[in-house]
Amino acid sequence: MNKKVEVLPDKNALVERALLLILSKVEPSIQQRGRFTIALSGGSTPKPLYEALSQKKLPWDKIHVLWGDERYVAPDHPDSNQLMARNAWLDKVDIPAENIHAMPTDAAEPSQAAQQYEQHLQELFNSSQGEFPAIDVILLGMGDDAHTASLFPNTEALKVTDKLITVGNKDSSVRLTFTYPFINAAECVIFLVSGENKRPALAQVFAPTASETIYPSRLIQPQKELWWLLDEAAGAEIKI
Ligand SMILES: O=C1O[C@H](COP(=O)(O)O)[C@@H](O)[C@H](O)[C@H]1O
Repeated sequence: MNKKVEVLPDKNALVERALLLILSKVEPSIQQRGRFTIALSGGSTPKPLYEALSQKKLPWDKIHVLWGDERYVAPDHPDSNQLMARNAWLDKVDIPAENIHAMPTDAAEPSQAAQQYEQHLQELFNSSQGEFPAIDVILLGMGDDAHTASLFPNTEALKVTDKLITVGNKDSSVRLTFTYPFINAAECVIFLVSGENKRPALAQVFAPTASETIYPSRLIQPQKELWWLLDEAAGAEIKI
């Protein structure tokens, strides 16, 4: 694994760095595989990044957008990760509707929706059950409890290693999430972490040893490229 950690002066610099990094992956991916696939994170941190992407002239017909996790709510619910990305970015560019691969949230049971999205991804990547296709870029955030995507501490989702998608739980609210082996199969994983409240969790995630069950972001060990982009508020105590 090629792991790089950068501490940027502030959130604007963090967003600018993430933008450059993503843009640097678009053309090579299209040249090698005919398209660029990117999985989005939710939460508050990536919104300005999505706004910045909405201003770029990109080959939108060759860009496919997925989500690494989603709250199990309707697509127009204020908590929807899809809604945030559509408002900030996707509704402002000329991306074909069929290139937007939102997680379904309308099945009677969330586990059915997880299975539907898994099948959809198998078709998209022409992969079979048990294979972990490589998304070009997976964006991740990290909560102050060290969760990433919707892989929360001490939850069953952390034990799922034979699927791409599973159900994640945050207290009583239900979500869908990529599993950690699927994330680890990506060509490139980029964490964006901002804010002083993330320092204690980051210290545990970067510690030589700590529990992966309590600090799920430790499970993210991609085979290829891993970037931790931190702003100074989050990363001030991290030794690079
Ligand atoms: O709940 C979520 O939170 C994490 C971190 O969000 P942030 O607001 O601290 O940036 C995010 O990565 C995840 O996608 C989201 O569902």
